[in-house]
Amino acid sequence: MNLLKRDVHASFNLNSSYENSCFDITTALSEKQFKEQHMPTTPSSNVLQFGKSHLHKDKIEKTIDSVSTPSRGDVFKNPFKCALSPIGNWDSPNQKRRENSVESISFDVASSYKNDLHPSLAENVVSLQKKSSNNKLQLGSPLSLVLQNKNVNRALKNVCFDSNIVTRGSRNSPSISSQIMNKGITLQPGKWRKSLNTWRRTQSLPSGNPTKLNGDYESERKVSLTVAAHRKSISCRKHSSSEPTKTNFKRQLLGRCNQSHVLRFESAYSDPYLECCEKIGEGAFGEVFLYKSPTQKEADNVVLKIIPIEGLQLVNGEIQKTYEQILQEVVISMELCALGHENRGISFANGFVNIQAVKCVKGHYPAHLQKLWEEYDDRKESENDHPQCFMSDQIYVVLEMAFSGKDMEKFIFKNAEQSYYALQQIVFALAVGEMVYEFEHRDLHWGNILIATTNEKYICYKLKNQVISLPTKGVKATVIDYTLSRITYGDCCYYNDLSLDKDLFAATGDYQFDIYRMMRDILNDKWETFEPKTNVFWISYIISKLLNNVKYKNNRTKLHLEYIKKLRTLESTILSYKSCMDFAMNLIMDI
Ligand SMILES: Nc1ncnc2c1ncn2[C@@H]1O[C@H](COP(=O)(O)OP(=O)(O)OP(=O)(O)O)[C@@H](O)[C@H]1O
Repeated sequence: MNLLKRDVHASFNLNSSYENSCFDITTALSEKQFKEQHMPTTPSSNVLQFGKSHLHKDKIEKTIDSVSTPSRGDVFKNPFKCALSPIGNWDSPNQKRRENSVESISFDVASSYKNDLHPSLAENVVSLQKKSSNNKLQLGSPLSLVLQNKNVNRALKNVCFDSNIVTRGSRNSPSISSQIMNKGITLQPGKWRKSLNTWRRTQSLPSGNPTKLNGDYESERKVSLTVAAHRKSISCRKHSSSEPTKTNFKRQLLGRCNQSHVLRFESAYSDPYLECCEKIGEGAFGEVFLYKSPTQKEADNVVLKIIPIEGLQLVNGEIQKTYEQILQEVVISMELCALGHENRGISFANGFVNIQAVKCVKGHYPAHLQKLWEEYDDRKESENDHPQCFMSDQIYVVLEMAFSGKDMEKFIFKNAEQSYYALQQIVFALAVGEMVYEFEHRDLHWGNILIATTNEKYICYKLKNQVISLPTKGVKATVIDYTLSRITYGDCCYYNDLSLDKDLFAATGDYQFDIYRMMRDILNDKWETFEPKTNVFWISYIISKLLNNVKYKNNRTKLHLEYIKKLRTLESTILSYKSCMDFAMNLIMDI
């Protein structure tokens, strides 16, 4: 089936699952044949529109809860950036678009809006058809909006629209292109939380009552937000001295920060310091800035991940983390980082991000960081809320880290030999984490693995007193983002209880989303449990990314093909291992 699947046009292979495919794989159609059979010449209400193509939506209904097979990225010459979705970044050969060019977005007849025209939308509309005189979008009519390309994402995230709409994402805004399905949630691979929030923001309005959000969804969402607010992240043995109270969590956090009280933002970070920063990334929970040291030494640069906590206001569609929930991330980050110290006993590994300091601060978001946020938004279209939304009593935790390179998703490997050794680095790091802390990452998608080039020839690990010297082949891999991770530390288990996070388990669109279901099944939905097989699941996902999706500079050399073959062998055996430790022991024999 995998072989046959390679011949299915990526663009129409809406879900990577064979069983979810709406096509008869055995009679895979050419694109031309498909268009003739499935695309009407005139759009109708039953047609999902994007760009100039139309697909019948009944052709793309699908089921969930199945295991996907990752599709081969090299089948077509990347007609869509995301191999799994037709709604991704498509650069048609005949339709050259420039950044900031005018882009047309069509909505189907069932479209309806909750709000008045949002100011940011109104600002950017070049032409709007079917707009009523009171400046409200007319409900139940076909709409055609023409927006400045770069503002599409920002504008659309402020409106609620119908579940039957599919919007075409602009070049730089893949996640707005998440598909909205009746029976499942198709998310963009990688940073799922942002993609999921985009989906939530676009939840359906019932056609009979277009002024009100879908009641069922709204109440479900309220429940899930309440759950998130009370989500357990730390579970201690009965006799533990650390009684789980909010005051205690705050005290423990301040202890980790080496602070006796919460500092004012401006006293922890002066204006001249912030003026040396630039925004380099964002997650659902935090904005990420890089402080570039005036010494011009790379080692003096600092990455600042700023996470608002304890406030009542939703940020990027999420409830802010509590002291307890951020403590989970802080403890895990600091303990894993400490595994990198070579003199620390029988095990060490430095594949975990280097945490240099943690600070707890309070106040308005500094004006200069707001400016940097806006510059980033102009350049890359932020999916996050503008930080001007924070009040003067907002509390933040700032993680100060070493700069660790580019997301694997964006990194260009020299060849598969290099990616094969990067994979081994991740396996050894996870194996040491399992050994020392019963660590499971639980969200190791390719946005959470950073890759940097290095001049070091070897990288050392110590596993069960055995020193392993692994060739780097010029790259260093670092694991980040422990939001969903789990460790046992002291008398307590630090984890993230996902048992009520229904939306995540309904997601499809990439092998990544099967992994969450596979984890839930093996853990029996008991997220405190230590089950290192979850790390093996993520390694299996990474292997599939290395084979099918990452970019290679030299992909025709003998060396590349030799290592692709090795990766394929791993792909077929990886799920037989019990843990990364088990897998690492096997790899040691080959080193
Ligand atoms: N140490 C680092 N070095 C370089 N870039 C980093 C570093 N830490 C974070 N980043 C960048 O910032 C982005 C967001 O960081 P991170 O994944 O930690 O945020 P998050 O809010 O936890 O994300 P999520 O939405 O997955 O919960 C990363 O994808 C990466 O591009």
